[in-house]
Amino acid sequence: MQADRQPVLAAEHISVRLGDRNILQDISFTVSPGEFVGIIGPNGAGKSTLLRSLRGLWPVAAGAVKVNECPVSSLRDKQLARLIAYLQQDVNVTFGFTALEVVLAGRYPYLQWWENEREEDYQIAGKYMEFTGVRHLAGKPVDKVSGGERQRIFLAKVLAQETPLIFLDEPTASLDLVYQEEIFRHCQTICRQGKTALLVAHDIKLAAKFCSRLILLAQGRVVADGTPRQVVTAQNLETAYGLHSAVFTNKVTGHLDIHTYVAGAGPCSGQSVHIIGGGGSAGGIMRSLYEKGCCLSGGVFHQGDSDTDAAEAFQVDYLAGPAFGAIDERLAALNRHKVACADWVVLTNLCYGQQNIDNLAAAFQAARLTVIEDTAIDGRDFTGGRATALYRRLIALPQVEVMTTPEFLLRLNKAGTE
Ligand SMILES: Nc1ncnc2c1ncn2[C@@H]1O[C@H](COP(=O)(O)OP(=O)(O)OP(=O)(O)O)[C@@H](O)[C@H]1O
Repeated sequence: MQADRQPVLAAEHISVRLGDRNILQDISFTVSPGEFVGIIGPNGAGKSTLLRSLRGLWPVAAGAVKVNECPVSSLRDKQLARLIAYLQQDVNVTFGFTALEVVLAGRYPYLQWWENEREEDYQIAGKYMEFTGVRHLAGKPVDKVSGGERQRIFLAKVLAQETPLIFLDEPTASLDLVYQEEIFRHCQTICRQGKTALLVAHDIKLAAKFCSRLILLAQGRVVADGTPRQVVTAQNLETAYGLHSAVFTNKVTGHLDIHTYVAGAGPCSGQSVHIIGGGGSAGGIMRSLYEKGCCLSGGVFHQGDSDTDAAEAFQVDYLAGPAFGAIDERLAALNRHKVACADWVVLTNLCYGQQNIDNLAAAFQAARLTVIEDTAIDGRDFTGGRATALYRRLIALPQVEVMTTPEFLLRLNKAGTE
């Protein structure tokens, strides 16, 4: 990602070796002030090693790390502690220390070893304890608070260090959803106020929701670096995690969502299937066929229909007519063409009105047709009997088989698509 402003942090072709292994290889990126960067990737990808190296705790075998253009290797410990606050993965909770004492420890870069904390340090500690909602715990020993409270105390400590850069290594591990979101939200807030945060996370959806940028690592290399939508793609997740997924925008939340599945084949590697559906009747069928690696087309759906959302999630090349509008001649011709070209056509358990009856007529073009019948046709016919008559003619054809959705899914799982 290109920095608009002078980068606060730069990794320049860094490589890290531990023992005889290359843990990080040729990693380069810059981070600008105000960015909230999520570092994601599978176990062992090198995320923690990257943070440690950026903080100057692991020496780099090649390349350089710079903060405000100054090599980290040339900075003394206290200078670095005024630039980067770092919350490590497994913080050892020292028994007996109160929450306030832990947060005050964040002020050490500003004190000489003989100095006690000043009034100003108490005010700063109090301010960040207020911000992370733990001020009421000031006098409580940290080994006697909940996991979520402890993480917020340590976040306050990191903030009390008042550094331009903040590194957090899995700060949300073992927290419930409320606390996880809180930590992300606090980080988002401080970055909007001008700080820069790098946070290692395993929850990709949360990271995508809150971070302004994601860096995806796998096997010690950067697989992708950019906005959450650029980084969280089915292709990148497969490269990094070896995972089959569909990535889509959840229409209810507006956020990225990920559907994962186990599959023998990648998307679009199997036979071509055209799904005639609408009114939400095709979503589950599309998902199942997508997971089997079929190359999917669909239609004619109507705009605003949930089948169009499913089609987008599962990369279906679909036709959509206007909401509540009739299928016009152009769409009807396109639909018939797709039906005729597909290896296999599935007609879902949809309702028929005057506006979509052409979907039923188009099914006659199929060389091989599966008709899903979960409910009787007369209950789905809003054309005054026309659809029922057509449907009965259709299912009498030799190339047509009729089954329920559960039967269809069972068949698909047993036999694959061949
Ligand atoms: N001290 C060490 N000595 C040798 N190898 C190490 C050391 N620490 C980590 N490694 C190895 O380096 C690789 C990267 O580890 P790292 O902890 O950075 O991965 P990670 O992406 O943070 O993993 P996780 O998600 O499991 O926390 C792993 O293969 C790990 O076994």
